[in-house]
Amino acid sequence: MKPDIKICGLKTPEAVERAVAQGATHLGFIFFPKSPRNVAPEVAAELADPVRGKAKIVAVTVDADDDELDDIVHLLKPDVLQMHGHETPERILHVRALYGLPVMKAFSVREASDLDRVDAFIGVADRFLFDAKAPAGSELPGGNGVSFDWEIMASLDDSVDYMLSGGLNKDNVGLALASTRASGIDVSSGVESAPGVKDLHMIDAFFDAIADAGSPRA
Ligand SMILES: O=C(O)c1ccccc1N[C@@H]1O[C@H](COP(=O)(O)O)[C@@H](O)[C@H]1O
Repeated sequence: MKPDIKICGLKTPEAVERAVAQGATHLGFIFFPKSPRNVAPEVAAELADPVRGKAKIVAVTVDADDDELDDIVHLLKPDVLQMHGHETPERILHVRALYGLPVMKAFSVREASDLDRVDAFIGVADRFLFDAKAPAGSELPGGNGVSFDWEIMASLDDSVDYMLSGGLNKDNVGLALASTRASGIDVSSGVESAPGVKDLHMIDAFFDAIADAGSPRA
């Protein structure tokens, strides 16, 4: 089965076009002011509009309140809300009911016990995303370009549909797909030449690596 491929932290039309041309199934826009990938909802909408329907538009938020989500949802009109903070199951149920949009809940993983929190979100979140825990001193909950031990994912309940992220790049994405049952992968720093600067050749190389690993493009 082809994995979903999410290119996250897009800020330019060129990178959006290249991701879609290469077969990205999901395009992520970051709404977190401390991130070098942060964009205003109006800017994200301009970037997303030309490719709407070709890939799912994902709004990445971190502990956003209703006012912030209202702006993002009304201006960007995302297909999916990614919640990458400390959102509770109750908060996710509230957001799903408010907007009628699927929610992908992100979890930070360093050790097996980090998966203990997942159970409370089964039947609540529409999809799960497992990312590495932020390194000490980082102000970002994601987008740090660090991986975690993927063997931990073997202990996850089989019913949980998830995307894998954290430090993926052209050199390790094949192994990531082969060694987990992730139905999708998510990359940000691994296709950047500098924080927040997507590199079109690195996007190409990432998709080439997925194809070489035996997972054809979407
Ligand atoms: O990318 C960011 O800056 C970011 C900021 C706040 C929350 C999430 C963010 N990105 C997410 O981080 C992972 C992967 O990042 P990387 O490939 O290790 O750089 C991915 O889930 C992004 O959606």
